[in-house]
Amino acid sequence: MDYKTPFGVKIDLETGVIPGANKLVRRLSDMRGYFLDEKAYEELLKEDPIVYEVYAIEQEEKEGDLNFATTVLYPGKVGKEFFFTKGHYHAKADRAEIYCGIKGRGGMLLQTPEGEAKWIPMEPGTVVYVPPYWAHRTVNTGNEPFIFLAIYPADAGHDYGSIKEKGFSKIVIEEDGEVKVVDNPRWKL
Ligand SMILES: O=P(O)(O)OC[C@H]1O[C@](O)(CO)[C@@H](O)[C@@H]1O
Ligand SMILES: [Fe+2]
Repeated sequence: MDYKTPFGVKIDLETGVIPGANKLVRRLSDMRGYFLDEKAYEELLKEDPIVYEVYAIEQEEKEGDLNFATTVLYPGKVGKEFFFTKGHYHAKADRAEIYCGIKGRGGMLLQTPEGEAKWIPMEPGTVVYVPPYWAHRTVNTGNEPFIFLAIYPADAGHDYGSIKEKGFSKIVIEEDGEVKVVDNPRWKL
């Protein structure tokens, strides 16, 4: 038997950095069409801020193995809508995932293919179970970076398509100084 070598890494709990991980940067320009307020999007695009960074330790796409990644989701808004990750179903749709809040505040929007949505607030120490078949997107509702760890099957993959096209049935906005999870006016099944 050809065994893989076990290892440990230390996540920097202040910055979310995982030493030796692959770093992925997503700027606002990588997220055209994702936010509701197109005028506010074009305006903020002049600065093209980083929306989030991912530090991933990934294995070969094989059944039984696990990947893990931290995400640093920066604070900000496009119009009323808080910064979020793109969000996805898993390419192998029946694969589940675990998230754990490390720093900052926010939450996760989850959704079934039929459009049933759920919002789960997250803070440091919150563990979120993403069941098979649920799309998932994290949202920073605070004013500091929202940092969390995700652990997911190595063969889960990402299916961004339908979320990119249609978004989630709910959006997370700031209104009258409050965080509100409201119906997405552009949502259609
Ligand atoms: O892949 P998205 O939707 O851009 O969100 C990034 C986060 O989700 C993951 O893809 C895991 O679900 C991680 O790599 C990262 O934590
Ligand atoms: Fe995922």
